[in-house]
Amino acid sequence: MIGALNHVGVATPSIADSIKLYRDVLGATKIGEPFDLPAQGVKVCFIDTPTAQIELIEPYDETSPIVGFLAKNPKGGQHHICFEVADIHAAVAEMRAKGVTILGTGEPRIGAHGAPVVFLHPRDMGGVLIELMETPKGVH
Ligand SMILES: CC[C@H](C(=O)O)C(=O)SCCNC(=O)CCNC(=O)[C@H](O)C(C)(C)COP(=O)(O)OP(=O)(O)OC[C@H]1O[C@@H](n2cnc3c(N)ncnc32)[C@H](O)[C@@H]1OP(=O)(O)O
Ligand SMILES: [Co+2]
Repeated sequence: MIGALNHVGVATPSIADSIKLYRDVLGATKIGEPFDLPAQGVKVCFIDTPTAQIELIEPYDETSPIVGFLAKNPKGGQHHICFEVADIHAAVAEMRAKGVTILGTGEPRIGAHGAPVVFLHPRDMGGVLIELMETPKGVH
């Protein structure tokens, strides 16, 4: 079911500071413009690598779903990993049939790439927050 690793989500208290780290220390060259995603409670900035992206995420406001994570990890940290799937609804049905908890309402929502996503509960995923994202049409 899972396809390409699309991105690694990295929570940070400051996208601006994280951009300096990835650009000036790690030499990243393809750094997107940060943008707000209030519907998902985050500010986002994608950093491209040859095979996948780093998704820097900062709380949009105090109701952000990553506020709890940053309270436990004030300097930020690796937050989730996102795999692509061909059909998000089929993936949700398969996960539910296997007893995996889909977070939130359980229904796909539009994510930072403009494609539908769901999140699988870490307790069912070996302690890793997994995001599934439907491969945008016309890609690969
Ligand atoms: C969608 C836009 C964008 C995109 O790519 O398109 C993004 O990826 S935005 C990413 C931010 N959005 C989300 O993460 C949505 C899904 N996340 C959630 O619903 C919450 O963050 C949740 C439920 C995973 C955790 O919420 P919270 O931290 O408030 O609750 P707890 O502290 O009670 O945590 C419960 C339990 O889960 C463990 N946990 C929390 N976060 C993580 C994590 N990132 N990785 C692994 N485990 C995590 C936490 O330690 C608790 O474990 P327990 O054993 O019960 O103590
Ligand atoms: Co993500």
